[in-house]
Amino acid sequence: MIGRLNHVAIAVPDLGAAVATYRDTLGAQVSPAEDQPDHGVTTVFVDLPNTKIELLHPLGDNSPIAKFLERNPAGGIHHVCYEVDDIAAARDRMVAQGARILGPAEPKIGAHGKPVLFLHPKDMCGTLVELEQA
Ligand SMILES: CC[C@H](C(=O)O)C(=O)SCCNC(=O)CCNC(=O)[C@H](O)C(C)(C)COP(=O)(O)OP(=O)(O)OC[C@H]1O[C@@H](n2cnc3c(N)ncnc32)[C@H](O)[C@@H]1OP(=O)(O)O
Ligand SMILES: [Co+2]
Repeated sequence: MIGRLNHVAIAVPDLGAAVATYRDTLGAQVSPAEDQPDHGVTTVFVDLPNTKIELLHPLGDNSPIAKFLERNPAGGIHHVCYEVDDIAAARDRMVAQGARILGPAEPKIGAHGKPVLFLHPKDMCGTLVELEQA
């Protein structure tokens, strides 16, 4: 059912500092910052040969990652994103197995212009899981 690891997301308190770390200290290719108002975050993608790192910063007043950063003031790994061939079929199968979808059951369009959904961390080994339609 799940396929490639599309990205690992890191929530950061200072996006500029995180970009400098990945670009200058780690020598990686980083994308320009993009506001994602529909998701309450600003994203920067770090392109790696085999996957991506998504740097996340809160956007707006009720960002879904605000409390995470309160709990982890230096930042931290926030979620993993797996690709699925058919996100509706994957959703239905996982819900039938007891996984909870966060937010509306209808997928939203994510940072790559593809439908995405999130599964509750408590059902996923304590890890917030994002599904993205391949
Ligand atoms: C532009 C889209 C982009 C893309 O890639 O396409 C994105 O990835 S957008 C990313 C931002 N959006 C989301 O994360 C949406 C889904 N997330 C949520 O709905 C919330 O973050 C939620 C519900 C997972 C947690 O919200 P919050 O922290 O405000 O709720 P609680 O404090 O009640 O937490 C409940 C419970 O879950 C634990 N928790 C919270 N966040 C995480 C996490 N990232 N990983 C693992 N566990 C997490 C938290 O500690 C609480 O556990 P408890 O034992 O009750 O303390
Ligand atoms: Co993501």
